[in-house]
Amino acid sequence: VNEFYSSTDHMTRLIDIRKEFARCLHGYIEALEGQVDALKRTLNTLEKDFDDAPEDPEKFISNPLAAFQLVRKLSRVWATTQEHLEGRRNTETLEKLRSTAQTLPGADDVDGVVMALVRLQEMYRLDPRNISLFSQVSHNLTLDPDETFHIAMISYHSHRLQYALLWMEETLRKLDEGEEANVTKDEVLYQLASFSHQLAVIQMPSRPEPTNGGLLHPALHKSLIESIKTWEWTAKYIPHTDTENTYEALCTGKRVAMTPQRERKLVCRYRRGRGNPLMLFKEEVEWDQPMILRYHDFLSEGEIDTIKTLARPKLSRAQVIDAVSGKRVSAASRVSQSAWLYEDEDPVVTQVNQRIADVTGLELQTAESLQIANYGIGGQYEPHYDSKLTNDSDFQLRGGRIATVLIYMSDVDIGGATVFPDVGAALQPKRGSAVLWFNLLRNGNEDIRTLHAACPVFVGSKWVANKWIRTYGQEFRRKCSTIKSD
Ligand SMILES: O=C(O)CCC(=O)C(=O)O
Ligand SMILES: [Fe+2]
Repeated sequence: VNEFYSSTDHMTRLIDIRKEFARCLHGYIEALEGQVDALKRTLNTLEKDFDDAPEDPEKFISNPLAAFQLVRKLSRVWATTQEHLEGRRNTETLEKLRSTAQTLPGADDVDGVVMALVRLQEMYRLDPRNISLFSQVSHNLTLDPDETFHIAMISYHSHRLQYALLWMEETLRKLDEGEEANVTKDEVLYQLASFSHQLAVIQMPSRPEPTNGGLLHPALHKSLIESIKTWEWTAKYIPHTDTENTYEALCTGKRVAMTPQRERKLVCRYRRGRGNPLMLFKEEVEWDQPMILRYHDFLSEGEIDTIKTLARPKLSRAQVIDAVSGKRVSAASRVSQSAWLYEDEDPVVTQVNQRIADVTGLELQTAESLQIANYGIGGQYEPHYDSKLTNDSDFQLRGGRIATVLIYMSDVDIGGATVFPDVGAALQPKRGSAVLWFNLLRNGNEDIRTLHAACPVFVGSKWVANKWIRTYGQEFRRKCSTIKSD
C-alpha cells in the first residue's frame, strides 16, 4: 500500500509519477502508431492489388509468375500482420507502462485524501461554498461536480451527514451553473433529499421517494432548496465530547486566558545545559502547569536536512494498536508516516541524541531511538498520552516514558499545532526548536495533564522528531533537574 496521503513528502512524489506515467504512455502510443503504420502498409499492398485487378482472372492466374506472386503474398499476409500486432517495441513499452502503473495511487488513496479534506473541514469549520480557502493556497483550483459528488458520498459513508449535505448542495449548484459532469442532477437531488431527510433539515411532504423516472417530487425539491439556502453552517448535528471540543478549540486558535501571575512565569532566557553546563540554550517556558519548555535553535538547518534525508526512504504509515484485536493498524486517529533513526546510523543522529542529553541532563541509554514523522494532508494525532502504551515490550527493560522531547523540523503555515486539551496549552511548530515535558510525575504516576494531540495540518508539510526518554537510569538525575513537577 502506498498511502500517499499520509505524508506530504510522499505526496510530492506523485508529481514525478505523473510525469513518468505520461512519458511511458507517450512511448506506448508511439509504438502503437508505428504498428498501425506497418499494418497500413500491409493493407496498402493488398488494396493496390484490387485496384489493378485483372479483367480476366482465369487468364491472369494462369500466368505462373502472377500465381507465384499472389500465392506468396497471401501465404505471408497473416504472419506479417501478426508480427505487427505483437510488435516487440509495443510489448516493451506496454511492460514499462504496466510497471509505472503500479506506482499510481489507488482508490484507497483517493478515499484517504477525501477523509483528510473532510477532517480539515470539520476541524477548521470550512464551508464547501467557501472552498476558495483551499484554492487561494495554490493555483485557483476548482473542483468539478463529479469531484464534489465524490466528496459528498465519502462524507456520507463516514457518517458526516452534515458535510455530505453541504457537498451535495455544492454539486447541485455546479450542475445548475451548467458544468459538465457524469453525475446527473436527478442522482444529486435524490441523494440531497435522502441526506436532508436523515438530518431532519426539511419537512418532508412525503417520504423522499422519487416520482416517475427518478425525478424528485417538485414540492419536495422546492422545500429542499429553500431549506438549504437558510441552513446555518454549524456543528449542531455532530455531537462532540469535551476533549474534542477543547482539542478543536485549541487547534483553531482559541486560547484560555491565564492569570497575570501565571503569565509572568512564561519567560525566555539563556540556560546552561542540565547535562552539560558548558552549553548555553535559549530556553522558553511555554507552559507552567505542567511545565513545558521550548529550546529555540536546537537543531541547525544542516542537521534537519540530514535527518530528513536519512528518514525519507524509511517512512511508513504510523500505526496504532487496535483496542479489540491488539494488532497494529492504520487509523484516522494518527495520520502520518514515521521512521526510526538508530543511534549509530549517522554522526548527526548521535550528535542530536547527545544534545538532548546535554540539555535535559537525563540518561539516554534507556531512551527509545529517534522517531521521525512527516504528516500528510490533514495529518494529525488525536489526543493521547505518550506514557500510555499498549503492549510496551520495552517496559520491563527501560521503564515508562518519563519525558518527551519533540523537535520541530518545519514551520507549518496553517494548523499542525501540538495542543494539550486538558490544560489549554498550544505549541506552534517552529523549525529547529525542541519542546520538553515530563509525562510521569516524580512518584512515577502518569501526569494526566500531559494529554496532548497534533492538530491536523491544513497548509504545509510538518516534520517532527520525537525522543521518548525512559524512567530507568533517571533515579539520580531527575532530582537534580530544576523542572518543577509535582
Ligand atoms: O507532532 C506533534 O505535534 C505531536 C506528536 C506526538 O504527540 C506523538 O508522536 O506522540
Ligand atoms: Fe505524543
